[in-house]
Amino acid sequence: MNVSVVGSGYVGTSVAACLADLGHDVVAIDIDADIVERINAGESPIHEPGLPELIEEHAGGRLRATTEHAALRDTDLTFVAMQTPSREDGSIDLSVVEAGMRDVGETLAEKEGYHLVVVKSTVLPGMTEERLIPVLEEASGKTEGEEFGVAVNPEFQSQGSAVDDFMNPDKLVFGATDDRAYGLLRDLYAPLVEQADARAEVVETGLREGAMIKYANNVFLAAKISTINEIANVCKEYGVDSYEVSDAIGLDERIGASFLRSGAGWGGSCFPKDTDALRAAAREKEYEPVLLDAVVTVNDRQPVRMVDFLERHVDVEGRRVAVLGLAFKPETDDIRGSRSKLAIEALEQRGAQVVAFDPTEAADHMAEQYPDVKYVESAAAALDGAHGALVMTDWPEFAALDAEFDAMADPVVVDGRRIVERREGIVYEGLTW
Ligand SMILES: NC(=O)c1ccc[n+]([C@@H]2O[C@H](COP(=O)([O-])OP(=O)(O)OC[C@H]3O[C@@H](n4cnc5c(N)ncnc54)[C@H](O)[C@@H]3O)[C@@H](O)[C@H]2O)c1
Ligand SMILES: O=c1ccn([C@@H]2O[C@H](COP(=O)(O)OP(=O)(O)O[C@H]3O[C@H](CO)[C@@H](O)[C@H](O)[C@H]3O)[C@@H](O)[C@H]2O)c(=O)[nH]1
Repeated sequence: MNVSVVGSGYVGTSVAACLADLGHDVVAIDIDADIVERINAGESPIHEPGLPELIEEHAGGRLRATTEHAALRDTDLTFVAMQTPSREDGSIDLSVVEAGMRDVGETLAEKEGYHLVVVKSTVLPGMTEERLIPVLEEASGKTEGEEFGVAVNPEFQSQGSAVDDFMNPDKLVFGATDDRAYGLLRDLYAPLVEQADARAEVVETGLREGAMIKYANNVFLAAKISTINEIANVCKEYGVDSYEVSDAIGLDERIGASFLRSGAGWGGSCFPKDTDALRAAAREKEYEPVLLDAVVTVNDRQPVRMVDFLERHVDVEGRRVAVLGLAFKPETDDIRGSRSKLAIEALEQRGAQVVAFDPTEAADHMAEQYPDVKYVESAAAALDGAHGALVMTDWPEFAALDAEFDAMADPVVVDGRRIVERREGIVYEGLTW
């Protein structure tokens, strides 16, 4: 099929490259000329395992990029994968997607034949029908359900494993109202569903349900982590190893073993934003989301607890403290919602001199927001002379650190991800164990 993807960021680029790999002809459309240039040069614009290889293989062949929205006229189906950031009050800011939809609609005005617009961006129930379809209809002068269709097809890929998650999904959610829309999505994803070891269940549902499934999925996982963090915080008070507890309760199929790693908490571009958006949406309907509020409170306390534990051993005021890991998780350079930000803020408030390291470009992104932090080129350089270290991200290279701790002025290590080996010569503080 001929497919266009409008918005070539973390999601759009991996979706475009994976669809090309599945045999479709794909054009990625972005207003950022640098992204377009990089894709056309066969390079990945983001740090994502497996993606550079796919782009290198398909760029100039089944994958191309452009800044011209007109390119979508030559395709059967357009994914919309633009950002949906949070406003100050946590509610979702739909303005970028609305503006992008206007571009799509204006282009569709001059297209002959049926076209399907598929919302990949995470949007709340009702937003597609009440805000995006009207923009498309007005800009195109056409009627939804007749000359064009609209579906939601939320994306469940995680950063760091986006390619693998896209190629081996546990479910495909098609939210639509129109038989032609379901049919096109079935055809598009057929190579995934028909592959030998496919495990994907196809869920065909309505637009509102499709949108809500995405929020429910993310918010449930965030709540699962906050629940184990709360339990694990109590475990620490009683001298109980919370990881042994997690391993055991994970054996209960009703609980499941994944997402039970307690520690510094959840960050990222999605869990914080989607949890806030659902809380704000609930309040708009005058429903108080008390559990979801607590899920966030527990999460935001974890990095501050780490600084509290450090201060049980050293007074950080005026002292150098190492922060290891700035990306919100390993295998990405994304700092959105990173727990390291809250740790840095707490340290700076208490007068510490923060020295930070991350193996990716995450440090450059962080420097724009936290210019007073000193960013260094290795974990060893961060630890050298430090009066304490906070381990914020579970990068494998931090798990391999050993003699580097001996260069600390006070070898107090507060491990937010349980990856550092306890040993003589280190004052080790687990966050929840
Ligand atoms: N990041 C993830 O892992 C992930 C996973 C699942 C779902 N989502 C959801 O997918 C959506 C996109 O997220 P992201 O992380 O890829 O965002 P992103 O900010 O990385 O990418 C968005 C891209 O859209 C482009 N863009 C903006 N306006 C445009 C326009 N008018 N025309 C063409 N391009 C335009 C931007 O230049 C940018 O490159 C969000 O709703 C997010 O919640 C993200
Ligand atoms: O047991 C765990 C598991 C994860 N985390 C943290 O949770 C955050 C999110 O991790 P993860 O879910 O792996 O990363 P994301 O790339 O943000 O992926 C989530 O958000 C995406 C965007 O919506 C969804 O598509 C994915 O399904 C969903 O897992 C990270 O800070 C992790 O360190 C924990 O603290 N403990």
